[in-house]
Amino acid sequence: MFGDINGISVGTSHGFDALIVETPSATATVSLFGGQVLSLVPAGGDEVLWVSPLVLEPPTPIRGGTPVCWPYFSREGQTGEVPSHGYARTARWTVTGARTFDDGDIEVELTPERLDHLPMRLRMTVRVGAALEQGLHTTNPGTESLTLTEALHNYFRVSDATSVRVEGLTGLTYLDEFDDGNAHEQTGDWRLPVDLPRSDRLYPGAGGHYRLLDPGLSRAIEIVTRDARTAVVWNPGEAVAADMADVGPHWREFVCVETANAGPDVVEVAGGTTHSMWQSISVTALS
Ligand SMILES: O=P(O)(O)OC[C@H]1O[C@H](O)[C@H](O)[C@@H](O)[C@@H]1O
Repeated sequence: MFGDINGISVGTSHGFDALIVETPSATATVSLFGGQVLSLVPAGGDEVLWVSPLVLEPPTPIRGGTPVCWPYFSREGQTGEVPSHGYARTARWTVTGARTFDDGDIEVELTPERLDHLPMRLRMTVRVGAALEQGLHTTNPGTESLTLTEALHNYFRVSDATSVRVEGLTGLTYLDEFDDGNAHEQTGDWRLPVDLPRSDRLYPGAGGHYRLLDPGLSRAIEIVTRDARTAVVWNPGEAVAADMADVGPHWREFVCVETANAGPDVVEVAGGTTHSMWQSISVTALS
């Protein structure tokens, strides 16, 4: 189906079966387990995403890349024993479409295996070009409205989580999971706290334009979102990471800046409609 498009192939990425998409502007890989982007390398540049070197076997979700949290974030709105962040990140995905653009970009479409116990359907588009553009498209095929929370849980590779900052959050109120979900105001750019370096902050009503500035790698990662009302910035810090088999001593190597609708930002998807959440990721050099 996509065999006639130059630039798309099937291979492996971090040991997982993956779709490899190469364009003049960038190369990206998408794991068929979990449907997450595992690698993004702009032409002439370095890897943007972090994936744990401590790979656990499926069905444990992959720790890294851009995990797809769907149809709920964390265990929000759920009752009983349910997996953290929903079912999409442990599903098998297949490629359901591909197309090229005049500028050389390639877009692929992937769909998770049928999750028949869920009332909604999911599709994801990934366009590889000067920016990586990702869309999560949720369709409600029924007649009644349904609610949804979701995230693209981006793990960005950084020189050292304690020396980077995130612009675009200043002045927002965040809910701090490391403080029982209490509300605080973000003063200045996001940085890991010096006294206890860890962060699990959910910013409702966020503006949808963030920059992760990393002087150590001389680069800024720019994240622009649409129809994603929430930002989440997560790094577990040393003590929590020590109890996570796939993070451990590697906690300084990434910061998650997540594109989400979560917490109070619940999405209502009317019957017979599709809701799409988008993000674009691009990199610029810092002089
Ligand atoms: O360990 P996971 O289920 O992948 O979740 C990893 C993290 O995801 C989000 O950032 C949540 O806000 C955190 O509370 C959670 O710890």
